[in-house]
Amino acid sequence: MPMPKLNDPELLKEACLVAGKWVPAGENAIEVTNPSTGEVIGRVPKLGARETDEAIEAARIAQKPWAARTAEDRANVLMKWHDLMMAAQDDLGAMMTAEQGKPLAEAKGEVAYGASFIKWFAEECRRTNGEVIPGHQPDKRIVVLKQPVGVVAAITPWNFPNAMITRKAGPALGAGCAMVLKPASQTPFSAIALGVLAERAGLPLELFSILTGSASAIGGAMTASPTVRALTFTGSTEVGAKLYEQCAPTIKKLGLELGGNAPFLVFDDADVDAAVDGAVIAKFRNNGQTCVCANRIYVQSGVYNEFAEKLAAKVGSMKTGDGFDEGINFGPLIDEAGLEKVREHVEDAKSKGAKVILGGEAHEKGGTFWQPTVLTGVDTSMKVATEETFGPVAPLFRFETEEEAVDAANATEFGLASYFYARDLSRVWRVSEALDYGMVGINTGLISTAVAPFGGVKHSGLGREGSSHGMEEFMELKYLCMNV
Ligand SMILES: NC(=O)C1=CN([C@@H]2O[C@H](COP(=O)(O)OP(=O)(O)OC[C@H]3O[C@@H](n4cnc5c(N)ncnc54)[C@H](OP(=O)(O)O)[C@@H]3O)[C@@H](O)[C@H]2O)C=CC1
Ligand SMILES: O=C(O)CCCC(=O)O
Repeated sequence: MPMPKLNDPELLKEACLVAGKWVPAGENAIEVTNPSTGEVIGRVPKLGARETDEAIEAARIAQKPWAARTAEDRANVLMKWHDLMMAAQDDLGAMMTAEQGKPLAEAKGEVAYGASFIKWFAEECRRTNGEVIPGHQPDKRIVVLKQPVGVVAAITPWNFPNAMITRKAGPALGAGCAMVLKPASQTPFSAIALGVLAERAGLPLELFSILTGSASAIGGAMTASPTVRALTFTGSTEVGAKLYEQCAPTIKKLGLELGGNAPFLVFDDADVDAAVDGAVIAKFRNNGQTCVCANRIYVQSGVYNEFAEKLAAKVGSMKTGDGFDEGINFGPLIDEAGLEKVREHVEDAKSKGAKVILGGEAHEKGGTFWQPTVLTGVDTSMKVATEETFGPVAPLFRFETEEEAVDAANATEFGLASYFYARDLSRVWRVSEALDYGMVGINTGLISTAVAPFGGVKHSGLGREGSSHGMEEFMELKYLCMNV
């Protein structure tokens, strides 16, 4: 189905915001397609290093007066931005479904989730209090200030085209920084619409540039610039590692939200029905294309068969299709490469003895649609055990003991989200403490919220987003030592 007519057509803008000016898509533009239909929904500019440098310079100049405004003043602009986002929720959701493919209800849910970061940081930025520390000598007084880092560069992915931007822009702008953003080439319209609304909210335009185009040229200019004092990135570990390296010569502050390989453990003492519900959301949210999606599901022997049957029945009753159609639960995968990765993982598991109890094939709708899949009899020799599938495939591993399950869960270089279902209180504490992950969902499959620190350990990244900690990523401490 094509995108419905927008209430506010100006939100779908085929232009980028560079150094305070809207730059339209010219001859040399990027076509944005709907992954469900292949239809071209619009074009955005193909910009590079020169425009990025211009945006950084404008951001440098705009940042100082922005930081000098009162926190309440900045908060008011952010709150207006939040309100405009929520007022445009239907349009922003429709644009997201058109360019990303997720079902409309889920897309609108992401808009609300994205807006919640702006609201949260509008509130938080008024409380970036410093400290007064008792002096180390009788004539010394020690004061600690928190100040914005300055110009921030942000690079964001296609899977959450709104929320991954607001989770970075809210705290950065709230702290008094300027931001230069490069959204994913596959989902730029959601980002550009945020720029349109930011302008209407009264955000000084030079403060927030949005550039589409060559990732390596824009990323190269961002990382090389000595003016950019922090880089915040969400995406693959491979690109994150490259950016980390590129930032080394200019010693930038770094926030990296990278790949995951989340384990989901179901113990014998779990409420199995609740665990099935949790697995559906943890595994199949955004059709499995979320870095916190359960990638490996470990189920204890005593409840393995029951869990497998109930999960397959539940997922089997859900619908795959175009995100604009009524009652759709799962959309297409983002592109052909995403589909091929899913196919490769399923074929590999099948060839090594896994049993398909649901799906297991490309969906009859064609394109990049894949049938939601549940596999049993999965073992560690299979690709699904070590690689992030990023698709609707639930591989079920069987385990006997708690120790075995925790060891298996931790046997990965990743450490973003993890989940487990159990009722024994001692086990709940033991397992929570033993999992080498930045986040643990206990008897829940959904952990994302603006109020909690989101982030990973090991190859899953650096830093935290959301919560009061998310603000710290964009601030520096300055210590004043006063001789009185
Ligand atoms: N942690 C997470 O949330 C995500 C994880 N992934 C994982 O990564 C896999 C690949 O997805 P993919 O979209 O390719 O992720 P990428 O890491 O390639 O893309 C994320 C962002 O980084 C940009 N980018 C890519 N290369 C560079 C570069 N050299 N310098 C600067 N920026 C760059 C992309 O731009 P452009 O779009 O223009 O290429 C996009 O804006 C997925 O299958 C999944 O496993 C993917 C997305 C999100
Ligand atoms: O990095 C991602 O894949 C997006 C995380 C979505 C969330 O906040 O739950």
